[in-house]
Amino acid sequence: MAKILDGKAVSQRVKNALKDETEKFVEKYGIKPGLAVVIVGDDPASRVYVNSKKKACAEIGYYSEEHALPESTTEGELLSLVEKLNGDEKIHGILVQLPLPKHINEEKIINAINPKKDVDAFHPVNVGKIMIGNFDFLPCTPAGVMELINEAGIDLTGKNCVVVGRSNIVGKPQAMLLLHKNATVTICHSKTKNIKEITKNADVLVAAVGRAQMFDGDYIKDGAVVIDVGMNRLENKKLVGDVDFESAAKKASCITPVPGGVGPMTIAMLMKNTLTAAKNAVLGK
Ligand SMILES: Nc1nc(=O)c2c([nH]1)NC[C@@H]1CN(c3ccc(C(=O)N[C@@H](CCC(=O)O)C(=O)O)cc3)C=[N+]21
Repeated sequence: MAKILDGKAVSQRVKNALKDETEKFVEKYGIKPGLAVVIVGDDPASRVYVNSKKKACAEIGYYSEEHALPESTTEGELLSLVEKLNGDEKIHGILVQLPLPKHINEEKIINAINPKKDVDAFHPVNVGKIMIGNFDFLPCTPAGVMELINEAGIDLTGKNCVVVGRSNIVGKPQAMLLLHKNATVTICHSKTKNIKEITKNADVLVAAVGRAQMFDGDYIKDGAVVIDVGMNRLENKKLVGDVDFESAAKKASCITPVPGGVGPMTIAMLMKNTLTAAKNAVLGK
């Protein structure tokens, strides 16, 4: 039976360490790291994530602000808020919860965030820095995955890593982070032929497609590390990943559960980026 990579436990350790560091930061500089979370509309799932971000800020000792705007907010209004937060000294990190309503151009909003406050690492400047390998922030979900792999004591050098999914938020940056650790990386997506033949050779599989329980044991190599980034709500309200946990766990050496795997790590990495942003701000970096 596979070892479970417990994202809840690892994220708690990360947050505890950040709490200690934050105490020292506050003592030294007399200010708290500050995060602004912006949410437009009232998607219940988004609501849940925003609440966990606020809770994590309180737990670690950050200042946090929530800006909950109505669905009818215009692009111009949202841009004005971003500009205001860019210029606000109390705020070191800005997170605009995605997805945004259809009438707002997401790219425009992301481009308006000061890259130094872009704790999601979605701004093109930060995306470019990640590709070069010289970065301030890592994107939260891929960074959380790397932290779990690291925690499991896995050396990625020369390993066959397969990322399924090519989103700008997860798949593409994930592949880059694995590459930085000297893995041989394959990216699969909806147009890939014979996905199963490819994943069956993966020493490490990262599933990020958004299809409930697609990857059963038949997709998994014996002894593989299986990381499930999926978050799918079934009709019975149960939250499941992209991996069929039961059957995949029979083949894997290590596997992340959903919930309690990558999700909590995403939030811990957001908190890490917020402290980094605050440190850079006080150092004038
Ligand atoms: N600008 C932006 N940045 C994001 O980082 C961002 C975003 N927009 N939009 C939505 C997604 C999703 N996301 C999650 C964070 C934590 C959990 C999490 O903690 N999940 C719990 C379960 C939560 C539940 O029960 O619903 C777990 O997996 O154990 C999940 C999903 C961040 N996102």
